[in-house]
Amino acid sequence: MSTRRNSARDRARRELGQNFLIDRSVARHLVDLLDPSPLPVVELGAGRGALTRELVHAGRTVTAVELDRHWSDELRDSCPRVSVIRCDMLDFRFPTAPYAVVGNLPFGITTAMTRRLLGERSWSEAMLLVQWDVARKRASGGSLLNAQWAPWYEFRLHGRVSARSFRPVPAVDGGILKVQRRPHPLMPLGDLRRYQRFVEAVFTGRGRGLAETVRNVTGCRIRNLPALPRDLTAEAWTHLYAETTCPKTRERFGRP
Ligand SMILES: C[S@@+](CC[C@H](N)C(=O)[O-])C[C@H]1O[C@@H](n2cnc3c(N)ncnc32)[C@H](O)[C@@H]1O
Repeated sequence: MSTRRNSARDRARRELGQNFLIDRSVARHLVDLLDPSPLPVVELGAGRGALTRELVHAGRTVTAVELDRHWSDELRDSCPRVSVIRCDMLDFRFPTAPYAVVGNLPFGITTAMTRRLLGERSWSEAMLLVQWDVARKRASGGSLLNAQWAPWYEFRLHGRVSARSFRPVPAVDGGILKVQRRPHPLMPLGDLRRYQRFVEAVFTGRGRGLAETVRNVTGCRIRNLPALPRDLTAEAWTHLYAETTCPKTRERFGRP
């Protein structure tokens, strides 16, 4: 390969977060964690196909999304049964029929892609390989993003993946995060936007402790609240939303 092509590859590697999985047992484990089902899989950022091949091996029908032409072309050649779509995963038009999602996400767009995914309606579960800290934070449930989606999704951590399982070796370990759509959501989807504005207002509102913040934001006095928004479980957020129906809340959040 010429020096110029080498440096173009190096640039793609950096800019597209190309830390390829080289440990086959991790790829197999991640695919095994999917619920046994015949659902097709959308793979985000397929790269050299480490996960793609395990998915095909497990009998799944795979649509592989990959932005880098070099790797999308390679994958088309090496996995003819896979439908390879060369595009930015942030712009990918997800199927309307049910499917599952798998992805070793590029570090730079993990949060943007997670946000995008959570807004999609037709997938049942997503197995994501992300930075260890991100996986841990999502699974512990204490962030604004989690709280905004907790009535509709469950987030679970399924182990740590050593940085040595990737090439080039990244600065930090990875973590396997499973996001599952709740079969029985804690809140109707019609409340999504109002609820999310409410959660953001509570997370960013002023007050010494959660009870005071809730009073400032909603005008309602709620008893027995924990100290901080991050201490609320999905069920507790749902109750809090249901309980705060004072006139100020109705006005501010357009509550019926
Ligand atoms: C961490 S690598 C994972 C590759 C492969 N799935 C694996 O596990 O070895 C991330 C992959 O996402 C691709 N990628 C980066 N940004 C992308 C984007 N915006 N849209 C689609 N693919 C992207 C990269 O080219 C790279 O192949």
